[in-house]
Amino acid sequence: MLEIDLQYDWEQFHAAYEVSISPGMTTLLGASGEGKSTLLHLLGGYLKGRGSVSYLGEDFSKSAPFERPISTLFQSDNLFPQLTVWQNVAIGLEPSMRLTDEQRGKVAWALEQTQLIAKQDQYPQALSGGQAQRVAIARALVRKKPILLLDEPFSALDPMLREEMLNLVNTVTQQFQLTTVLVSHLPAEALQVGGQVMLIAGGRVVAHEEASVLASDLLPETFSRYLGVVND
Ligand SMILES: Nc1ncnc2c1ncn2[C@@H]1O[C@H](COP(=O)(O)OP(=O)(O)OP(=O)(O)O)[C@@H](O)[C@H]1O
Repeated sequence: MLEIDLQYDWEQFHAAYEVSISPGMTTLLGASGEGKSTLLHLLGGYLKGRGSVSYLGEDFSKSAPFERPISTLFQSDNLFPQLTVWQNVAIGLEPSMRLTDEQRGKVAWALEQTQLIAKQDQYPQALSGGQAQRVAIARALVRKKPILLLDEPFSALDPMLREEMLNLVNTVTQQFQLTTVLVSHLPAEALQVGGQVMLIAGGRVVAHEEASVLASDLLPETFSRYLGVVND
């Protein structure tokens, strides 16, 4: 369980998140400027907040980003342009990229999982947006961190590719029992990946439900207001 009790004060925005997130997929929905990225940056350690955050009972609120049990995928700029696909994955295991045979095996495995073997000697410039994000997923896989944070990493991709990427994330989440938190502004994405859905408003978690409620007639009022639906 990922237990969050974190606060952060921007000049004109005061966020306070209190929630427990179970393993599997959780989609964070919320209108623009309501505090989704602030939460992800607090979790990743890129913003220094107050409070506590723990995974399996171990508090990591004082740890540096690289020491946290977390891999983060951003919207873009996840890759080093001067490194090949293979190197971009290998650096997730070992900053020097001098790998043992066993580590090389892990890189090959991650490239296979993400169907990138044929691209391993290419540089990021030669990749499509979807391929580049798959490299970032492969790197997250070799790092074997139990929490995966996704800050709208597929929003620039066309709908079919986005669906493909979400299925890949879903598969690796189930396969490796990850706790995956996906920021999205599309309720349909929450329905596609399943698991849980959380609504963020005014820097708070205002609803936390099974994702399937989004398709049900008994939509909680908080969600129906967000979705602009009248719930009779
Ligand atoms: N660099 C900043 N300086 C000052 N205030 C900020 C800064 N970044 C965010 N904020 C404040 O925090 C609020 C929440 O921002 P955040 O980026 O977390 O929202 P979001 O839900 O991720 O939005 P979006 O969907 O547009 O990315 C903003 O409305 C703004 O008031």
